Parts: sequence; C-alpha cells; structure tokens
Amino acid sequence: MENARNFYIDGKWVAPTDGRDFDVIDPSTEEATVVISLGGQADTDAAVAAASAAFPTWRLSSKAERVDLMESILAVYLRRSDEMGEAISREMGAPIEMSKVQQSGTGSFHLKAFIRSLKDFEFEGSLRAGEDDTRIIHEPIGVCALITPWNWPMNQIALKVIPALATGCTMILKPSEQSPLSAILFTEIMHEAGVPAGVYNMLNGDGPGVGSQLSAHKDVDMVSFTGSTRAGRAITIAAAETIKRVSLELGGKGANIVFADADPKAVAQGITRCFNNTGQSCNAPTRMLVERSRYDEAVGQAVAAANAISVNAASESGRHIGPLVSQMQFDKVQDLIQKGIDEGAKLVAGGVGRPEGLNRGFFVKPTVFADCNNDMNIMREEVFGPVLSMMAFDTEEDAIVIANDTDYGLTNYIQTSDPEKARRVARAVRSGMVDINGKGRGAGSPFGGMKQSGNGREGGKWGLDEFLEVRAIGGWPVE
Ligand SMILES: NC(=O)c1ccc[n+]([C@@H]2O[C@H](COP(=O)([O-])OP(=O)(O)OC[C@H]3O[C@@H](n4cnc5c(N)ncnc54)[C@H](O)[C@@H]3O)[C@@H](O)[C@H]2O)c1
Repeated sequence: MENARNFYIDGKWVAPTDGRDFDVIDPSTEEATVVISLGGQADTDAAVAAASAAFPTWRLSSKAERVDLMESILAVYLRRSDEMGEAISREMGAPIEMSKVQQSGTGSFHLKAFIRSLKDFEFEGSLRAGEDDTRIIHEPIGVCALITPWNWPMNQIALKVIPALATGCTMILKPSEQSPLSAILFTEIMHEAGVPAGVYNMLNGDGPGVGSQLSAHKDVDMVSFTGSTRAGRAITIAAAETIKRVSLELGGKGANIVFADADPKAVAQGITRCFNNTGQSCNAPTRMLVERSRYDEAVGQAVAAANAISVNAASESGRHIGPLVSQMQFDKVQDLIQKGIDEGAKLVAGGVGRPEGLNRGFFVKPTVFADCNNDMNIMREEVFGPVLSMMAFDTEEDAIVIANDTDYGLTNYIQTSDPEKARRVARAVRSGMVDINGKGRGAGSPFGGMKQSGNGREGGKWGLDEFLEVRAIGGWPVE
C-alpha cells in the first residue's frame, strides 16, 4: 500500500515529522501485513493547523456545493468498494465475502443516507411561525477530531466524516491503529473526489499519542469518538480543559428478550446476530433472556445454531466467522469465557481454546452459556467475541428489570407476536435503540446510546445536528 507510512494533511500525502513504525497484524495469520507510522505532537499540530486554516472558507460553502462533493465521493467509493472490502478483511479479519458486502457496504449506505438528510436539512429558519424576528441559525461547530475503532471501521468513518463534511466542518480523522488500511483507502477516495485541501485530514496514531493530543488540543472544537468506555472517559477528561464538545459512542450489552409467543426462528436468528462480525459489534444482542416455558427448547436451538457456525481465515470465501482482531482481544475473550465457567454458568457450546484445526490466528470457538445470572461477568461486561449468555425469566416485568440492570443502554431486542406487548416493552427498556422481531431501523435513523453507552447520535438529521452550533438572533430584520 503506497501511502501506508504517510499522513494526509492539507490535501497532500506527507511523510510524518514525528512518526514511529507500527506493524499492522493480519489476525488470521498473526503476521505483520503492512507497516504504518504512528504520528506524534508535531504531526497532530500540522493536521489541526491545516483544518483550522480551511475552516473559514469551508464553513461558507453552500449546501448545493457540499451535496455535489458528497455525490462525487459516493461515485468513487462505489467504484472502489470491493477494494475497501479487501482492506477491511485484511486489517481486522472480517471474512472476505462478508467484508465486501456488510463492512464495505456501510460506506455507500451512509453516504446515500446523508445526501438525503442534507438535502432536507434547514440550516436557517424562524423560531416559530409568526416569530420571524427571532432567527435560528445552525452553523458548523469548527475543527473536529474524529477518533474511530477497528470493529466496523468504514461504518464509523462514514458516520463521522460525512456529516462533518456535510455541515461545513473541517476535520482530522484518526482511525484505529489496528485498522488503518481502510482509512488510507478512504482518504485516497476523498482526494480523488476533490475534497478541498485542509477540509479533511488523516493521521495514523495510537490513543496515548495522536488520540490524546487531539482530545486536549486547544484548536479542536469537537471530538467525536467511537470505541471503549475506558477511552471515552479518558477523552472526556482530556477535553474538559478546553470545554470542547465530546460526542461518544461506546459499548453495549444488549438484551434479546424472547417471549414464549416469539417466532420459532427467533433464537437461531439471535445467535446469527450476536456472532456476526465474530461478535465484535457494540450493538450485538449478547444477553438472551427467554420466557421460562420456552427456555429449555431455546437452549437446545442456541446450541444447534452455535455448533453449525464454522470458523475460518478471513481470506477464505464462505459464510464462516473470522478471527478476533488482536492478541489482546483474544486474551480478553478467553479470560471472560473462563470466568463464566468459574462463576457457575453452564457451558453448553464452545469454550476456551481455539476451534479444532486452527492453531494460529486469533480464532475463538462459538460459545454459549446457559443458566446465567446478572451478577456474572459474562452478563455485565462487553465480551466483544462470539459468546452468548442465556437466562430464563418468568414475567414481562422481570424481563424488563433484567434487561435494564446494566451500565449500558445501546440496543435491546424484543421477540414477540403480540404487538401490544412489543410496544409496551420497547417503551420500558432503557436504550437508544430497540429492534422488534428482527426488523432493522430505517436508513437515516439515529444510532446511539443511553447511560455508559454514550451520549451521541449518529445518522440522519440527528447525525448532522451533532456537528452544528445552534444560534438564536433576536431583532432579525424581516425581509
Ligand atoms: N462500541 C464500539 O463500537 C467499540 C469499538 C471498539 C472497541 N470497543 C470496546 O473496547 C474494547 C477495547 O478495544 P480497543 O482497545 O481497541 O478500543 P479503544 O477504545 O482503546 O480504541 C478505539 C479508538 O480510540 C483510540 N484511543 C484509545 N485510547 C485513547 C485515548 N486515551 N485517547 C484518545 N483516543 C484513544 C484508539 O487509538 C482507537 O482509535 C473492546 O473489547 C470493546 O469492548 C467498543
């Protein structure tokens, strides 16, 4: 990859001033696949300076100009979409076919959705009908630091870069050092599409380096972050000194409430959903709560579904799951599986160690625990691996209490054929998002959580609002 060691600052690929080498590991082989540079303070300062210099002009760009630019980006993206799938598969281990469709597909999906949202967005208007002398104006917040994770790399980049661009902000993207290849390719796409110099900048770096430097930088107006609750807390503290806005998308521990009247396929679908992307999704339904009359049958269905999942290298074609992203994640997931056993949960599928025949690579057995309770680590911590925890409940009220007994509040799932119950439970669970009977949310819906799952909303009109200041001007001379 030609630009692997370089950064993109002020419309050009440049060598780092302050960089050091870092090996990107292929999770299927545990071997270095590319060497990138991790930047230092001088690189951070140069990128922030470029974004600051571009802001006064870009903030005045018209909505039509920005829609045109987003359409150009979409055209280039669609042409290079397969390459994007390959880059993501190589850097974080998503199986190649899944990566080309699901991982890479998020880029064009969000681009299209944001083009629609921007076309509909009113940047200026009256306070309310008849109060035309109070003008409400939405303005871009300024220079934004966009810090993204490795699990859905293009999804997160698109959910931050595109709305920042659409609202007239300028930005510095710092992707995860574990998944830089997709970000480098995306930067080539932005360059080819003709993004003006300085509007979009990209630096590779780690959390303690570029991540912290951006969070604390006096010339950065906002940090938009997706990743662990640990890093979200550190960023908030670093940002406090300069009172910058911090938007956070953090972890989750979604409950999937399966009532006795649910579709017979609900349990198997819950497993597929939980283990997709090798369980590395913040909105994965990792706690399956099943009404007692159906519980034993559900455990049997979950075991059959988990045992039917194959695990293999990311480069192999097929519908298997791939490895975890890194040694660190592998160790963390192994540790949590062992804790589940030690705490008395009933291991009914998978377990510690690699699947048979896979001696190298960060591969984990698809694992199911039954008879869990809410005090266990596997029910409280975000595992971020192919591990499902099951528990029985007796009444609707119990299910709601268990679902809400968590520090997180990102997505909950409800399976029932009773529409009244579905509406009641959807209102009662505390999460930014709820999926009923496997129906996804429409394009342009807000994505985000409550409690320690964060405070941001990404996507659609709400995703644009995140990057805007709202101003109120009284005595506006009416035209
Ligand atoms: N909610 C999500 O989408 C999501 C994504 C990735 C990881 N996670 C969770 O995080 C756990 C650990 O994964 P991880 O260590 O790769 O995630 P992380 O939060 O450490 O890293 C995510 C991003 O934040 C940056 N970062 C890390 N520390 C930072 C700091 N102090 N200041 C600024 N930026 C910082 C990283 O360089 C990366 O770009 C996972 O097990 C999982 O539970 C959640």
